[in-house]
Amino acid sequence: MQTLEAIDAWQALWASRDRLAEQSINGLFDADAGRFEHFSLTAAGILLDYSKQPIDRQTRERLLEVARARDVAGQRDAMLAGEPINESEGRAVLHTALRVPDGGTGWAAPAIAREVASTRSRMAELAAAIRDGRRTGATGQPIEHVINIGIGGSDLGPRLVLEALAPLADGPTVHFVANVDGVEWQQAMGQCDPERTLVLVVSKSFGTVETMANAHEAMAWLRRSVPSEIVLERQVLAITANLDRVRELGLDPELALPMWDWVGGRYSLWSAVGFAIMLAIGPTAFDELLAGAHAMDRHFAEAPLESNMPVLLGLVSIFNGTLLDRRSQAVVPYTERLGRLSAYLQQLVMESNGKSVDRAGHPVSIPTAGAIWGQTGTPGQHAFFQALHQGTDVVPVDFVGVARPVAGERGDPLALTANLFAQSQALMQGRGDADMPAARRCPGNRPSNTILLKALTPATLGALIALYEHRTFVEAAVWGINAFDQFGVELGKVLADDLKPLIAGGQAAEGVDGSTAGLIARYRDWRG
Ligand SMILES: O=P(O)(O)OC[C@H]1O[C@](O)(CO)[C@@H](O)[C@@H]1O
Repeated sequence: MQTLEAIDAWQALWASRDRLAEQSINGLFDADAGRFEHFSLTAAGILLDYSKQPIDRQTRERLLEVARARDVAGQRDAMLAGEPINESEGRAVLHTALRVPDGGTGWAAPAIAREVASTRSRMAELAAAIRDGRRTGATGQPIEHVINIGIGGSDLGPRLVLEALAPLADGPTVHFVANVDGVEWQQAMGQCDPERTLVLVVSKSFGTVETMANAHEAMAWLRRSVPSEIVLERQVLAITANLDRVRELGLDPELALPMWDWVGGRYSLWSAVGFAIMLAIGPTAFDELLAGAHAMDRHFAEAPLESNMPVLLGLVSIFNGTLLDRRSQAVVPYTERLGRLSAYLQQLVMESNGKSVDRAGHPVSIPTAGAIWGQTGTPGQHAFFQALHQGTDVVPVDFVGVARPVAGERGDPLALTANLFAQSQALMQGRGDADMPAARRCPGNRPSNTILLKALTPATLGALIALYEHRTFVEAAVWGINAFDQFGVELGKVLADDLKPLIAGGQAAEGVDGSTAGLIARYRDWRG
């Protein structure tokens, strides 16, 4: 496969970087009356409008040529076929297999498909029994609360989905505990009757310090508050790929729900990691979530590159980030229901693609993932949008909107949508009458995508998340990096283990750098 730099189309794009940065987006609309049709597409209930990017047909063709030369389609097919594309860990990457409808074949080895199907039906049976009160807590009380203990991928996906689909929730109330500072745990404990609470300990590794500390707290709370010998058996459920550690924690591995090493944590909400979702909205709605993601998977697998939404979204992101050096991206959903989207995408994008060596271990020659951040609109408009409109950095924005309001929700959908469309328009058009004071002028020509969902349903939400997963994959495929390991997060964990006794102990913190030693001393002093 050609390196990026050796590809003619990339060289041509690189040589015209300055011109592309200056390319007038308004001018592109003037030159092409059908630009919206030519630079937008719909798949799985989602419209992507990328016409407000400084990309003309030639630039798009060059970007597609780069995708072809980097064999994005071949890399995608290798992932879907279960080849061990996570080479540094020798693992397949098969979150797409989790979303194949029951009975569907051809997307994963039969053994994997069987495991997925049997786990899904175990989850569905258990969730149904808990939801209708057949399966109770240890003292016979119905389960009314669920505490999901997990962090990173074992937290963000279920949280995002449950916040988004809260109007559909008709099962137990779900509380999330991720941090080890005790705040979320105290809040959850304060709202839950222990005899009516199920604790989910969700951790692929079952070794994550925060999760294990919170699990110990929860188990101690249940033991002291529920007068039953079988409280842990009935009210604590482990969800993990590491059954040995379940036993070490004092739980029965036979009762645990499995996940597998071929599912990355940040890609795992579709597995038993999403059990809290299923408990809250029911197995049928959970299946709809999977079906929406699968619809996007099929589109990604089958649509030609030039009309393939994740491919185009990935190429637009590379165009902005790698080519034009616009490395910070904002994502602004116009509904509070998607308020968790930017936090979710931070893990998905930055943990996957925040890499500086390629698959062969050589330093990359181009910038990979920058920062992705955001907040909901309209509140974000009254916070950081000033910088988007007039700041010195050009920040590409993904606007995410929903056409049909959620049934029963009040508010002013027209005002919301008018703001959504007006912001991308303002970023593009700018404002600059010659007699206007400079402080009031907006330079305009600032790029954005608009992603419009027909409605916020389990299916469109599943499709939206899958869209961003595959966009992340496309970028990694073009850059030649492995999106599925995350060794960078390990060093801090190791150092934290080393520092704990130094912070706790009375002895001088020797063998650490001056700053850390100073911080430890001041911390001890102030802590008293
Ligand atoms: O599910 P686990 O093993 O507890 O890991 C939690 C999270 O920790 C990380 O390893 C690093 O932050 C993530 O990749 C993962 O989602």
